[in-house]
Amino acid sequence: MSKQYDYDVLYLGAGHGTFDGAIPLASKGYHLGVIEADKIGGTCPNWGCNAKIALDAPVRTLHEKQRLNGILNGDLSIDWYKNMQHKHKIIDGLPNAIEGLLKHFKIDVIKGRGSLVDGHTVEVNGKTKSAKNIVIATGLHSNHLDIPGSDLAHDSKDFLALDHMPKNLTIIGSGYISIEFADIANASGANVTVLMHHDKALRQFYQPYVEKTLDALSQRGVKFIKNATPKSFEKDGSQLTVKYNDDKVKTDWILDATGRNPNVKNIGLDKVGVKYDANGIKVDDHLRTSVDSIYASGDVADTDEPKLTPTAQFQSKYLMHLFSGDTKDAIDYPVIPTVVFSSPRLAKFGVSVDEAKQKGYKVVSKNLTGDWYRQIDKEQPAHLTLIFDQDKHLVGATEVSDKADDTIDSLLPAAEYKLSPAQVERMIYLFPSIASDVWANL
Ligand SMILES: Cc1cc2nc3c(=O)[nH]c(=O)nc-3n(C[C@H](O)[C@H](O)[C@H](O)COP(=O)(O)OP(=O)(O)OC[C@H]3O[C@@H](n4cnc5c(N)ncnc54)[C@H](O)[C@@H]3O)c2cc1C
Ligand SMILES: NC(=O)c1ccc[n+]([C@@H]2O[C@H](COP(=O)([O-])OP(=O)(O)OC[C@H]3O[C@@H](n4cnc5c(N)ncnc54)[C@H](O)[C@@H]3O)[C@@H](O)[C@H]2O)c1
Repeated sequence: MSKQYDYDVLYLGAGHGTFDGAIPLASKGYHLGVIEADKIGGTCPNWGCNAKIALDAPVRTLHEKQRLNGILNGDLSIDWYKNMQHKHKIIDGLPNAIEGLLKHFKIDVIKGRGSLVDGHTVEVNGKTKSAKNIVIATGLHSNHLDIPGSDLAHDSKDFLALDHMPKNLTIIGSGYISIEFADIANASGANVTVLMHHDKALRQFYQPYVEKTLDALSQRGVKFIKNATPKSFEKDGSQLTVKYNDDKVKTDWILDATGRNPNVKNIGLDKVGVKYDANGIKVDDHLRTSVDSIYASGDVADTDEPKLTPTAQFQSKYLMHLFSGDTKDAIDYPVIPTVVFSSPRLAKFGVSVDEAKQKGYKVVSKNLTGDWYRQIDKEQPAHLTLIFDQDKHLVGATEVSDKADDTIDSLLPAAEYKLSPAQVERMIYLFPSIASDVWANL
């Protein structure tokens, strides 16, 4: 370790942008500190991916039961309170587990809000800590609409801690959080209204497939109102009103799901000259900020990659390799998939259908509902689009179906390693299985 500083590397934030790389870096003998203002583990385990997918498990089962109605008999319903208790049981221990792991590798865990003092120094709890390099991995926070009554609205953290599902729930926005939570709330018995800012939802996904997900949600009772600009939230007793355009909707609970903004305020960026804007902290292709000794990782870094856990993990591991001298190369991202955990799920990676058309790539679209394997549990809808370059390599895929997360995941090696048709043919999968089913399309 450098004698000049307290640490080799000091991390601000203890989410995936930090710990996936910090742990292997510490195991190589580097002396590290991690400063966390809230729960160790950050958004994903506590208020994001893990918490959400725990609540989604019975939703998935309920939808499967609905598809198999008549074969499977009896009524199923979700007990929200028990579902939430179950979530607490499996999620609440994660911060301690991750902290235990950090400490096991002799990483100093400092609880408090850190702020940069200079290129090598952070102030936390009135003390200063120094490091050869600093990594800012402070993540994002929920956007709060700047309209009258905005305090009456809740964010995704509140939803993921709801003890009782409200009877009527109104969601503002139609991105990832809106569509996933609309699905969970609807399956759990709420009347859900989604106010879409435009006439399209999930605009980064293939729109014909997004429409299929929205159709499924509409058929189950979710109400979508297009081109709705929220004007105010008002309260009369326990009744809330969302005013939008020249109309209004009465509701019991409002979820503001209008996006997430980088945590760049009050961490000393201006003081030390780290450049940032509304998209996050500016970094070069080595994740280095405008100050040489300071790097940024995870959601707070302004990169072209999707702001997801796998991106944060990859970046923090890249920094581990950079700091330990394993590499001097620029970060080279693999194919990063993404999924909306609705029912049906929407998943994709790589080249989009629009890009494929511009590049003259081959686009193959399939209605999978006729596949015998999809008929087993009456999957409806189930559509897959595959994109191949001129050399017949798979370069993009998108699917809408209840199994889309698994199918898209299983296709990743074909795209990442540019498998040739002959190599694809050598791949053997368990039969019958969803991987075997989807690879038969290559
Ligand atoms: C509701 C929801 C669902 C999601 N679902 C998925 C999903 O299914 N799949 C997926 O891939 N991604 C999902 N995401 C995104 C995923 O959670 C993030 O991409 C991931 O958590 C980013 O990790 P990070 O370390 O960059 O930031 P974070 O996990 O947000 O960690 C940042 C940490 O920094 C701390 N911090 C901030 N300021 C300071 C300071 N000054 N001093 C000390 N600490 C500070 C914060 O308290 C926080 O703990 C979801 C996000 C949300 C909100
Ligand atoms: N499955 C996953 O991987 C997953 C799930 C949830 C969240 N996330 C992450 O969290 C991020 C945030 O999710 P999100 O759903 O909040 O954001 P988002 O960017 O996906 O969607 C924001 C929505 O709010 C709308 N909106 C923006 N400004 C508005 C305004 N003034 N009035 C009304 N509507 C407005 C947008 O049109 C959009 O529909 C995602 O981008 C993603 O990185 C990922």
